[in-house]
Amino acid sequence: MELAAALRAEARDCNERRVLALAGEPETTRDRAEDALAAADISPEFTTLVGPESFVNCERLDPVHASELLGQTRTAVVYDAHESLRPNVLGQIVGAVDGGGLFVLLAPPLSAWPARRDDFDETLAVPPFESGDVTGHFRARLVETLYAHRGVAVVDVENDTIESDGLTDPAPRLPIPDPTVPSRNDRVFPAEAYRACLTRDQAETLAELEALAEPGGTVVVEADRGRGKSSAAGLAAGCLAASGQDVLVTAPQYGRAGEVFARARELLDALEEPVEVDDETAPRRLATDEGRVRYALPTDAVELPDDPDAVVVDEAAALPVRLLEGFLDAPAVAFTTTIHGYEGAGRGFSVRFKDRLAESDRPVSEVRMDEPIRYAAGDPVEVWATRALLLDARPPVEPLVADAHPETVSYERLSSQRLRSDEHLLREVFGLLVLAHYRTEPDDLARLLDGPNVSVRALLSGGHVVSVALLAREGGLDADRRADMYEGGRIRGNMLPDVLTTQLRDEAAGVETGWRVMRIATHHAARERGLGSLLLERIEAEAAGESDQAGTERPSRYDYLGVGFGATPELVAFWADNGYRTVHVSTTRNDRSGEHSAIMLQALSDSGSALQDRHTSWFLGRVRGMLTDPLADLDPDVVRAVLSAVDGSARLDLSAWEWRLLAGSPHGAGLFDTAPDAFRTLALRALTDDDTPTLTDVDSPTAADDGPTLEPRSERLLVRKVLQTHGWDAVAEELDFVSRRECMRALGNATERLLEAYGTDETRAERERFR
Ligand SMILES: CC(=O)SCCNC(=O)CCNC(=O)[C@H](O)C(C)(C)COP(=O)(O)OP(=O)(O)OC[C@H]1O[C@@H](n2cnc3c(N)ncnc32)[C@H](O)[C@@H]1OP(=O)(O)O
Ligand SMILES: Nc1ncnc2c1ncn2[C@@H]1O[C@H](COP(=O)(O)OP(=O)(O)OP(=O)(O)O)[C@@H](O)[C@H]1O
Repeated sequence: MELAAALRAEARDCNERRVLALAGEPETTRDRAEDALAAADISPEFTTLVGPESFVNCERLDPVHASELLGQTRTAVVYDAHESLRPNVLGQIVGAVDGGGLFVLLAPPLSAWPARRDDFDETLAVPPFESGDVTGHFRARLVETLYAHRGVAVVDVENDTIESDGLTDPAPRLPIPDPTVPSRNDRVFPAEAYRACLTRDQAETLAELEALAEPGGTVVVEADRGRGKSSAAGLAAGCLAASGQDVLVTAPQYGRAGEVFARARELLDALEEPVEVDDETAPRRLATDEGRVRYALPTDAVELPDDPDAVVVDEAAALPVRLLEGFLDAPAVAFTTTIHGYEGAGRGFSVRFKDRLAESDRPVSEVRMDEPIRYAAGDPVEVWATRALLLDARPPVEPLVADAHPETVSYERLSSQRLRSDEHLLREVFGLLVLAHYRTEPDDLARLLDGPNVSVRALLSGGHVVSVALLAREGGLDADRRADMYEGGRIRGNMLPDVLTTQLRDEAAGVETGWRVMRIATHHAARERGLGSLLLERIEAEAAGESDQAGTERPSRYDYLGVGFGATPELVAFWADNGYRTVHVSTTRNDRSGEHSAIMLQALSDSGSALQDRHTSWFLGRVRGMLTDPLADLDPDVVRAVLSAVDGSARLDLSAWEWRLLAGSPHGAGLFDTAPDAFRTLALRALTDDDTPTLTDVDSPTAADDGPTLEPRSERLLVRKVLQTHGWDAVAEELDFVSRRECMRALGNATERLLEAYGTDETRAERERFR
């Protein structure tokens, strides 16, 4: 394996990495990989094999645990991709290879690879589809990149041919200057912290992070992977703790914040600060005499427990904007984020969150770290992985779509063949999805290109993508599958039938075929002009079978359209405006976004309507119980929005006595406590009634046709006090009533309005007695 030795020598000379792709039968590639590692003089101690079985005497990780390599540094990583090539795994492990090291990929013969169906393809074969329905576009693209990229060697081990030698013959590099300690007089952090920096970028970032020492300091650090941003944040946290400050660190998973704690600990040791640690191997709490560094999950951290002096939000791009906003209440805060991470975080963070930051009155300093820590800038393996996984995909630049309007755009069905053959279009589609959603990953690229249940629809303006939707076909399941699901079995890729069947106990929910809008996004430069709604309208027409050119109606292709998403008042209103109706709200919060999911349906056929109707009536029957318990803390504006988007109203089945009680209540809201159920019935009716104000605008009431018109605050009062049963004092404070008494009076007034709208003749007569 002279080639392996030559690749390694070149990699070491220029502190870059090289890829060695060995293609052939599994056993042959495994033997050759072992030879290659030996020839390249890489010790098993510094090698990790990611694959299903051991064949070299080194650390092995099963692909499902590949994320353990994030943040680690290895001289060689071998990915045995014979059983499965998972795009996420590829993205997670390439970054762990050190400068001077090799990434070794073991694959079937490359010409046959795209047509083979592997274990990952099985996951794309969502019932009722089978693995034969999955296509191989993602891998065909990957193979092309292997041949096309510098620094990637390809060897056909069966024929012993070097198809591409991967040598780049690089020019000698200039030495990179070492980081220095700023000589400013007003330097806040100790020199030891600067001496611990590995690059100039890191030292400059640390200097910006000094802003955290003062209340109001807000710093955003953006970097590609492996630039040492978590470490910079850790050094800053250590400095702050040493000076007696309380630093709260958060990240989507603790593992991601490990480097923050490692650097903070090392620094505190270097400063000879006595440190108490809760756990030596995975510390979540470092305490100095007066300061500390502690970890909390994002949804807990956002409550700012124990009033920290400063917060570090690591991997901020992997969190939703609504959650990030909450951290702006901290005295000082740093957000660090990966630009081209394996999670495809993309530039989404900047676009979505920086606008919000700009609106806040905090002065924000932004830093960008370019210099890689582990290898030289411009490393060809990073370039290859970025391209292969489309980590740098972005939507069209603003001027290209800024003029797009519903009248000027065209609706397009973007087949996977078309996306595969038009790289520009693929980049725009994927870039827009990544930008709009904090959880789009390389696996999604494969799903979009090869999943038989997945379709892409878009609005194009001058050939550029301005609005895009990712759709999944669901349901249409046979009786066995439905029974399996009903008994608790998981059927992949059928999210709506799954929830309706397993959680809502409807064995027939998987009979109908639905089209779920998995994702929808409009370019940020063209939002709020009706494009998203137009895209949904066209999708609906297509799903409903569209009449043909002769005007003959065709039967509906789908029984319903559906969506499940993290509910915010604005998004629920968007879906409701487009004809989708609430049938469920999840009882638990998403652990990353802190949001409850709403499930909304739009029936297209008779059987789709039957499905929607029964779930609507079950929802109306059970939502009261949910609101007093699992949904008791759901944001009242979300409650208002989801209730107003139900296709029907709660029943007003009150007894004559209950009506009398309600009729007496406006003058003594204390009566509420004697028979809360009667109030609940009335409130639920008002909030679900078609005639009550539509809640598209969450802040201003809209005139109603017949029903009562309530101020948003009165509706929030009905939600918080009556439906969610919060205490009077808490409700009065939350809704800004000057006193508990005024809050009670407001409930009395609201009840009076509802009685005027819904009361019987007797109720009105009873009311008159008090006038
Ligand atoms: C399954 C899912 O994908 S759910 C997640 C939906 N996607 C996202 O959140 C990605 C980021 N957001 C977007 O890309 C867009 O805001 C979309 C797709 C939600 C809406 O696209 P647009 O082209 O702006 O839609 P359109 O102009 O037809 O309707 C906008 C309406 O949605 C509502 N709306 C939805 N989200 C918001 C929001 N975050 N802020 C304000 N209004 C919003 C408004 O009520 C607006 O109403 P208006 O027409 O009275 O102004
Ligand atoms: N100042 C430092 N001292 C010691 N090690 C460092 C330092 N800075 C970075 N490293 C090492 O370099 C690697 C990358 O650093 P870090 O995890 O901080 O970067 P990152 O930009 O957050 O990377 P990733 O996106 O991979 O998580 C880690 O293995 C870390 O241990």
